[in-house]
Amino acid sequence: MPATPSNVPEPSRTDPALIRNFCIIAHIDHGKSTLADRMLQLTGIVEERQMRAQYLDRMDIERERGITIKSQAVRMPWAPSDDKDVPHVLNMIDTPGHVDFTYEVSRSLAACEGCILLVDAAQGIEAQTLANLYLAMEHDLTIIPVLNKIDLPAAQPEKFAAELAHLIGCEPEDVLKVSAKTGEGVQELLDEVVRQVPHPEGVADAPARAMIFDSVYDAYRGVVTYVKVVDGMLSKRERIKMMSTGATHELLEIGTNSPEMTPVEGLSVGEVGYLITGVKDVRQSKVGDTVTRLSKGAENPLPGYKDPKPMVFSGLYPLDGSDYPELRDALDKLLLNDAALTYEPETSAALGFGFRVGFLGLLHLEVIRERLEREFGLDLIATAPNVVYRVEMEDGSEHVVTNPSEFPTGKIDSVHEPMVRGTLIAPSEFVGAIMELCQTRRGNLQGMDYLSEDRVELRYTLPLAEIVFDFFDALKSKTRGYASLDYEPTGEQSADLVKVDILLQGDKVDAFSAIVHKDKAYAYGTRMANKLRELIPRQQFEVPIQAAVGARIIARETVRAIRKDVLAKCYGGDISRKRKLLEKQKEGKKRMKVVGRVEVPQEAFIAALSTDDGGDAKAKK
Ligand SMILES: Nc1nc2c(ncn2[C@@H]2O[C@H](COP(=O)(O)OP(=O)(O)OP(=O)(O)O)[C@@H](O)[C@H]2O)c(=O)[nH]1
Repeated sequence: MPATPSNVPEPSRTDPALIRNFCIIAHIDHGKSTLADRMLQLTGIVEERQMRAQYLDRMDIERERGITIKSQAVRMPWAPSDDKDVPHVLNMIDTPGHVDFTYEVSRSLAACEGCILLVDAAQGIEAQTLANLYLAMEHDLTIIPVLNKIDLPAAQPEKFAAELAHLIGCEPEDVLKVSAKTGEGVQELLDEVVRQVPHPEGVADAPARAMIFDSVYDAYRGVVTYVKVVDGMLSKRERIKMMSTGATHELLEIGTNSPEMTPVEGLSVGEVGYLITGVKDVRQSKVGDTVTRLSKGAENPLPGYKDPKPMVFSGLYPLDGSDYPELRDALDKLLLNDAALTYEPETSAALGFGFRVGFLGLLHLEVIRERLEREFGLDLIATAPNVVYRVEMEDGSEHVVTNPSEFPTGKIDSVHEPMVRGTLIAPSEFVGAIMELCQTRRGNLQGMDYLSEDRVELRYTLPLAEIVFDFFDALKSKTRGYASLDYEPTGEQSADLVKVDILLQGDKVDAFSAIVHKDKAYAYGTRMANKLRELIPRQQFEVPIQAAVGARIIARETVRAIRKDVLAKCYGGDISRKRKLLEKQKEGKKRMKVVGRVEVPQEAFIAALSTDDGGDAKAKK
């Protein structure tokens, strides 16, 4: 149960002039969730004894990894210190922090008039601070610069206040200094939100238009849609229309979060809250879409809707083939809550039945995989992630390739790969290492700026394929964790890309096919062949392992023949013991995949697939 607000009564109808919609943007771990917790406490909507760390991060994975994946909106009453009699309504929108979820961040920002730019006073500006700041500037938000963690002994508030002031063009003394941990300065920060953030402006008597900035699936209530009412008003029980699809629904419930769901009669101009319509799938209620009334609805949607587009694909296969139906059901369930996830069935000669799954990025992939394994108890093999290629053929036809094994054969005119614009920030001593890394990843330096005397921002264009796999790990190890990276898609380029196949005894193992740059084909081929030679147990016959580009063999290894006699050690006559050993061997065989005549243990696939692609970082796990 929410506590009664401590310092103010809730206004009965909210005058837009008293509303402040804001969000907190920050680099990962700079303390956004902790600051949100303090605000919930200070405004009195969560009592001390109910407080648990990161109140707003509800998913288990979020809590464990300490990251925010889905955003939430909370309504808090606040009377500023210099105007105790005027209760304001603060709507705080917690945004996801990771690059993969940039579109959600952008939608959350579009629902706000101002933002708190939170920077760790011991770390300074990082790549995502910048990426989020640019997004906030694109949305014309008022920006309140804040340094957090001033209680830390390592904090350098003066240095980083200057850096922050320089970046956004204000005075260093305008940078607020807080500790989300101790609560120091947070009250003043709330006052500043009321003072600096403009109130929402909309047309109260216009046809209703509300922007969806989040949509989450709840097992009991169906989809809960978070909106900001930009114009007009939405009321309980009326029929509403989703403007991108034309789908209509009845508004079963409308309310605000403070921080638990609290039903209200309606939401008026400028307000932020949730809608429940009974739909069961978040794709019927998409982030960025506009909600209007069915009768006398708005003509034009609010700007800025776009469908999330998967950037990275991976094949997911159950370790045990009989788990296939469970995997499908689990993906169906996750899809209810994730409009960005796509999948279709796929079969692999090596791995059996599975799915080709599309993700926004690598973190998205990891989160989904972990949820499948943890929440649904599935053991999975994931193929190496790949990006989407566009192949133009000489006859003018075009192929979109999301699975390397489907790369077209025949006369190829050109191959196009997705590109990203990357921003890297690091202490200047690591500039050389970063440049070297980006060079090996086919990066192009676009510019470089000093943020302060010893911290540098580097801007690169890079092929997405070169960073999806292990770039973060490589960057971390080369800069001892001091560099940060953010990237956004920026079109495509044509490149000299080829498909490398791996063959066992002359049979292609589709799961190991990869599309790589021509100059890296040889390295990829020899590395995989080598690795497989170590991983594949000897069989009763010789097993050649080859890497090929088209018909040309570029690498070859051989697993020598042997007959593994499990009874060899078992001299003496205990027949039951012998039988046990043979049974055990049979068990082991069940976990073998047969490619042609060759038996490959599952572990070999997993080990081979979990390697890095560039050769300069360790395997992920
Ligand atoms: N000493 C100190 N630690 C803090 C402060 N604020 C946050 N932390 C710690 O910093 C870590 C990261 O804080 P979070 O609030 O999870 O960071 P976040 O920005 O929400 O992280 P994401 O959700 O991953 O974006 C946690 O261990 C917090 O306890 C602070 O003011 N002082």
